[in-house]
Amino acid sequence: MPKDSKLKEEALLYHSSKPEGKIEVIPTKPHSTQKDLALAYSPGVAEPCLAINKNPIDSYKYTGKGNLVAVISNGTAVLGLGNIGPDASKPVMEGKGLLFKIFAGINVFDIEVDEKDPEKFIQVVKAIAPTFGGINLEDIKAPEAFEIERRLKAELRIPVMHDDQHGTAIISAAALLNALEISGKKISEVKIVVSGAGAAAISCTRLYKALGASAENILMCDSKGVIYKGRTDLNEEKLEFAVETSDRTLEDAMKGSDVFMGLSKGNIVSPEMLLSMNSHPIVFAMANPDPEIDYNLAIETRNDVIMATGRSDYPNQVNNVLGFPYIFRGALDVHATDINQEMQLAAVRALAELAKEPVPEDVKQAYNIQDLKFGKDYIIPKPFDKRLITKVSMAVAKAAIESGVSRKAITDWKAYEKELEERLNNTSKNS
Ligand SMILES: NC(=O)C1=CN([C@@H]2O[C@H](COP(=O)(O)OP(=O)(O)OC[C@H]3O[C@@H](n4cnc5c(N)ncnc54)[C@H](OP(=O)(O)O)[C@@H]3O)[C@@H](O)[C@H]2O)C=CC1
Ligand SMILES: CC(=O)C(=O)O
Ligand SMILES: [Mg+2]
Repeated sequence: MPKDSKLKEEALLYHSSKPEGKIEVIPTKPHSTQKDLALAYSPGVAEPCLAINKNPIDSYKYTGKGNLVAVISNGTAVLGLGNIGPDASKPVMEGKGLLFKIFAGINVFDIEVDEKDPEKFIQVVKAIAPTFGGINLEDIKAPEAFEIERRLKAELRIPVMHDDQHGTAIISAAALLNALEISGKKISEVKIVVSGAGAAAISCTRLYKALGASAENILMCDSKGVIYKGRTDLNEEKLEFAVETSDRTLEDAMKGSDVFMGLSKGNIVSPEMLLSMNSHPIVFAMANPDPEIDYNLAIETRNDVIMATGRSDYPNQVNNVLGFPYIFRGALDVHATDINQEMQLAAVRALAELAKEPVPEDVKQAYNIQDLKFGKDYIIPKPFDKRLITKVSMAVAKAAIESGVSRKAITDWKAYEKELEERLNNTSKNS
């Protein structure tokens, strides 16, 4: 049986083994005696209700709200599978829940909403927001995703982040900075081709520009080809990236480029297109589950490529799993009202720097790799690196405090670091 068919079969078995799915709810307080029930439920439960009624911020003290994130989708852009609907999106949302928990000790309710209309979707999320300490929007297609996130950020006082936009932007930017360093190229000079002009691609490209990429060196393509000045079918976000060019296809755009950022669809880049790029090309084929070009095909086609995909089964996994658990951890711990650009840039720097530090033995063991160090095949930390929680979450919490969006101070950073380590240890013990 081919490797991929075997994996597909195993994935169905993994999900259907008892208990079905990937997450469950576990009580956190004693519940085995009459006294316990009198505290947990009626009559005792009335006391925290009344306290919160008097002082709403006490919901962080008496309930699990402060460590509970909603992963919410309407199923309109599920991975690279497209608009497969809310029911079919649930395995991904449960998966995000699993990752939030194992990597950052954050509880998740996954919520799949049968609503495509942006205004109605916004009203649904606003109505359920009191339950949560934060909202992670997931797999909602562009352009609706932009307005949905903008409105929810403006109208709610808890951190809201569309993971496909900003999680992806943070991780890919950190990996890009490191790949550029390895290839000896400057971000302000490289020619960048972005395949995709959706939620992930637009937001990632905005961040690359904030980090120094030059607008005239960027060519973005959607399903119809290059986004050029004069195209009449462009929405507001795509128009932001329209340039004067005679290139019309992805194939045209890739000629002589230094960087390819794939946030579109699997298997749309051919070996010939890869060969038309400049020396030491950087290729992040991030579409899931199938990258824009297969990892093995790319490295067989040219050995100077710095190659990354969104998948766990190849080197250089550029995937937002490296971001959302730690970004929300830092934001929740200071009761942040937002996840702003300062917090995002702090996460980029922390991730990029961590990749340059020696890799711990347990990470090497988890991936069965003896020799793992900063270089072409290791441009970004591995998801099983236990230092991510301290490095990234602390950087994010600090940036939240310094940029004025926190509502809770951290004064003893050493104690906070220890608390983060303990959270991770407790989560692994329970796994
Ligand atoms: N590795 C990672 O961490 C992440 C990867 N992704 C991946 O990025 C992809 C896009 O996700 P997202 O932005 O949320 O989805 P959206 O639906 O918002 O955007 C999809 C974009 O892909 C474009 N597209 C479709 N087919 C092609 C094609 N043949 N050539 C060029 N562009 C094409 C669409 O073009 P048009 O506008 O014309 O419809 C659209 O602009 C998915 O594959 C997803 O798995 C997303 C987030 C994180
Ligand atoms: C990784 C992810 O969020 C996606 O592919 O949509
Ligand atoms: Mg996603």
